[in-house]
Amino acid sequence: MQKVKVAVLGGSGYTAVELIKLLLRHPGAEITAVTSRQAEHVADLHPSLLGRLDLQCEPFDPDALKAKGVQVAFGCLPHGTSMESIPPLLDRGIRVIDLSADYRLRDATVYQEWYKETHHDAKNLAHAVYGLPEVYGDTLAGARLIANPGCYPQTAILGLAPLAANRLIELSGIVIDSKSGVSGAGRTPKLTTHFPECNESVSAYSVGTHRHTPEIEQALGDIAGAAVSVIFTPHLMPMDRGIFSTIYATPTKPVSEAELTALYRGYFAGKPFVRVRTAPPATKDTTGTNFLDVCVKVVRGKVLVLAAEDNLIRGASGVAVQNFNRVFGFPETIGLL
Ligand SMILES: NC(=O)C1=CN([C@@H]2O[C@H](COP(=O)(O)OP(=O)(O)OC[C@H]3O[C@@H](n4cnc5c(N)ncnc54)[C@H](OP(=O)(O)O)[C@@H]3O)[C@@H](O)[C@H]2O)C=CC1
Ligand SMILES: CC(=O)N[C@@H](CCC(=O)OP(=O)(O)O)C(=O)O
Repeated sequence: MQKVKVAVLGGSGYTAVELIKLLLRHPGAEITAVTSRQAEHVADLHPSLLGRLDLQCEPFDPDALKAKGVQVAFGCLPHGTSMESIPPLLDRGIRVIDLSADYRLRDATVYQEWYKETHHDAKNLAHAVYGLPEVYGDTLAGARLIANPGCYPQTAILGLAPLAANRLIELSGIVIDSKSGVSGAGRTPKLTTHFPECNESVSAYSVGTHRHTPEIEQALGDIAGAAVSVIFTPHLMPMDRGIFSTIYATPTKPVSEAELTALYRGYFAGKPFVRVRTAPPATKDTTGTNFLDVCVKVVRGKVLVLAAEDNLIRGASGVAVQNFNRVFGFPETIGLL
């Protein structure tokens, strides 16, 4: 199999190390460069890579990456930083799969409103493709810039997609109650993620203001073909990894659980990473995998969707590899099962 030369940007972070581990098992990928602000060996940044990848991190230099023959760069950088790094790569013909939020929202003014930052790269925003393969799969082959979806949004978008596509729920006032493990906040230390602050504690944050709200609404709006509004509340859980979302919606007509489960099975047929279950999933069922598990229930006239995933794999690095497979024409599951 012809190997694609890849670079990983932001080498010291959590999504970067997960991505490196997935790419090391991928027969169609060759890790050619890992960039970092730290001039360290990758195994010094991540001891779990000891004996698995013998590579010195290098500073971010688009010309050097081009000279090494890099064909695609995975951006594992914070938002804001991403949109500074990505244009020079695209200018040099290097494709990008961006794990940050910088190219997810089509409208730069919506980005500005929710991220409180000006978007500086309208040119590339215009051709970026939202990398949720189960919904936008047809647009991914050959894409130059893929905006990998957010971790929380995937549980909400995929969890509601069959209902939105068939207009079986009211499209305003959908309630999405989500919980995340602490690795969702990245490796850079912060007070809120300091062990004594978050251990043995559950807290809600960014209530009514979380930046994943417009991302969820944009994708569900595409699926439904009409405007969608959600109330999204994230919570920090005292666990390393995993996301669990409980979603409440009002059906537009009487529906049974059996009908909805059959609808979900049909919608996700041929989509290998979404597992439709009849019992509520747990985050542990998905840990270390690219699976997103979903279960739909009817309770007292409301539709409840329960969805779980691993934030670092399905929520970030795994779906990035799924997108890589789509872009380069590899089977969708390669390197991921
Ligand atoms: N964690 C998660 O569950 C998910 C994360 N994402 C997104 O993926 C991206 C990477 O996330 P994650 O790996 O968790 O983040 P981390 O904080 O763990 O890593 C980000 C890395 O980016 C590099 N970096 C470069 N410039 C800066 C800068 N100015 N400030 C801080 N770091 C910088 C650093 O690497 P170095 O020091 O080596 O240069 C840093 O380790 C983010 O955009 C995040 O929002 C998306 C979905 C899920
Ligand atoms: C627990 C925690 O802090 N989670 C992060 C998840 C964000 C993330 O991963 O960002 P993107 O998916 O948008 O890139 C947060 O709420 O900001």
